[in-house]
Amino acid sequence: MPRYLDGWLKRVVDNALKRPYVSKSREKPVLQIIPRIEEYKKNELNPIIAEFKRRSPSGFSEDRDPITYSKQMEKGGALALSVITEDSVFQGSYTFLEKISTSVNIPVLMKDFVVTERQIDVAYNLGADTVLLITRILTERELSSLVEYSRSYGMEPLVEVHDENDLAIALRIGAKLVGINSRDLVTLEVNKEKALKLLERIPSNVTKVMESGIESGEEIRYLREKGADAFLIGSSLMKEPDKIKDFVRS
Ligand SMILES: O=P(O)(O)OC[C@@H](O)[C@@H](O)c1c[nH]c2ccccc12
Repeated sequence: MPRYLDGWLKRVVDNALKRPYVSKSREKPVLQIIPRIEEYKKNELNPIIAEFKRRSPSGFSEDRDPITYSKQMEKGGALALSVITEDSVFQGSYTFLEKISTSVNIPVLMKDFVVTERQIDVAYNLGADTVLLITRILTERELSSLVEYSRSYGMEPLVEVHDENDLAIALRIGAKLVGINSRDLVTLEVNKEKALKLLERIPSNVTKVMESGIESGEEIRYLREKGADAFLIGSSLMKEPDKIKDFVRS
């Protein structure tokens, strides 16, 4: 059972525990995100993970065709795509994941509130190359075992942290790809200073992804100087997909 939760997080996690299994046989290899990030950095390109998201509890709303958007991100130089599949609050779906993973040749991350191995099976079956694991909603043992389970598919999960406590857990269980979410999942507020402090505390052998509220090339450059390796951007790209080119090359 996940950590004690209440409010919207509890509803989302209760929903996640009931998500159905999707049986389908995967027809492509698992693409690796970390080596790809290193390659981008060598070529002086910003590793951007572009997110397909239609709704969020903070009030965001934008409808776009998933395939057109994903192809535009790939063409614009995105390192990977993140696809929200949570269907109660974020109005995502497994269908989006399946459609997107068959239309692009870059890695695809399934973004959901993963609390069961079954959800990871579904991610793999539908063509995802990795999954997000949110430290805030899991116990340390659950997180550790879901990381191992993802790795059994060759997928290195993105382990999301929000505060010092989450970070200590993520490092203890040996996460290699850590996402620092500047948005608090309970209050929904973005706190970039807090995120920056966390960034500075992560050892250099861990790949660091900055998440939420990123809106400009200037900010990306700044975070890069502070040690960020990659950037996960949803809202600002869903609103203005053309920005991908500047984000990758700023
Ligand atoms: O749209 P933004 O502010 O660029 O944020 C993207 C991403 O960080 C955000 O969607 C997110 C980060 N962690 C999550 C966990 C669940 C759902 C959503 C998220």
